[in-house]
Amino acid sequence: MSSPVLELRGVARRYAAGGATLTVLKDANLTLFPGEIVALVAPSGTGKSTLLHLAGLLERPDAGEVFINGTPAGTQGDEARTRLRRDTIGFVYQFHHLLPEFTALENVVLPQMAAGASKRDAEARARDLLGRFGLQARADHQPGKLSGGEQQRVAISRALANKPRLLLADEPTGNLDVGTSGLVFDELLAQTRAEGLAALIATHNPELAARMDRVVTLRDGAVVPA
Ligand SMILES: Nc1ncnc2c1ncn2[C@@H]1O[C@H](COP(=O)(O)OP(=O)(O)OP(=O)(O)O)[C@@H](O)[C@H]1O
Repeated sequence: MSSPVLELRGVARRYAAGGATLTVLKDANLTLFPGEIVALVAPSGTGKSTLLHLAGLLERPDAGEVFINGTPAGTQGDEARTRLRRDTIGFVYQFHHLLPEFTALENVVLPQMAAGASKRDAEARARDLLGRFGLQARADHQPGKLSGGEQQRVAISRALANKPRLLLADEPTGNLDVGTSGLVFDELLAQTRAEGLAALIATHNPELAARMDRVVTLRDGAVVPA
């Protein structure tokens, strides 16, 4: 059996909240194998974003360990963590966070060049990805000239650009109307499967969650089956 892409082992995260301590995650355990797409569905404020930030090495846990492809991230310095994140993990957020002054193509090219790809290879990969999302004719448009659904498709293309092994998405279609949300979500799942990625996707929408391989929730600071 192949080894996990992501493993959270006994992860805890606490925040200082006005003199008190808010324990968001207490003993969170989760394992994702290659190709596994997992939905995270839990009430607002229970720690979905916190869990995704920890899994994406954007924050460090107060206890426990996050393993990315078997590497214990807690033992890594900041530079090594940044490299691990850049080379292994793609992020999609509720709002696209595209660079407004660059075109759709450039938004997908830039992270690849930052990771060392040549301009030629990066552009070829970007055009391929944008094409898979039906955006061939939109590649030279800036985000402000694209619809919300198109912007989110560009953001997903950017997340896939560096061929990550793990996709983390926080309400990736939460900002779209119901019809567009379903379409973009289907495309996200199709391309995630086509690339063979593991994915952890937070959503409030049970219909979207049902399209994934497995659904988990958060209860008392732990990850449990939904
Ligand atoms: N940096 C922080 N400092 C203090 N408290 C925080 C911080 N980040 C999150 N929290 C608190 O931790 C709890 C969990 O937040 P989180 O954003 O992870 O929840 P969530 O499940 O993603 O919520 P939503 O569905 O509303 O986005 C909330 O009560 C929040 O106020």
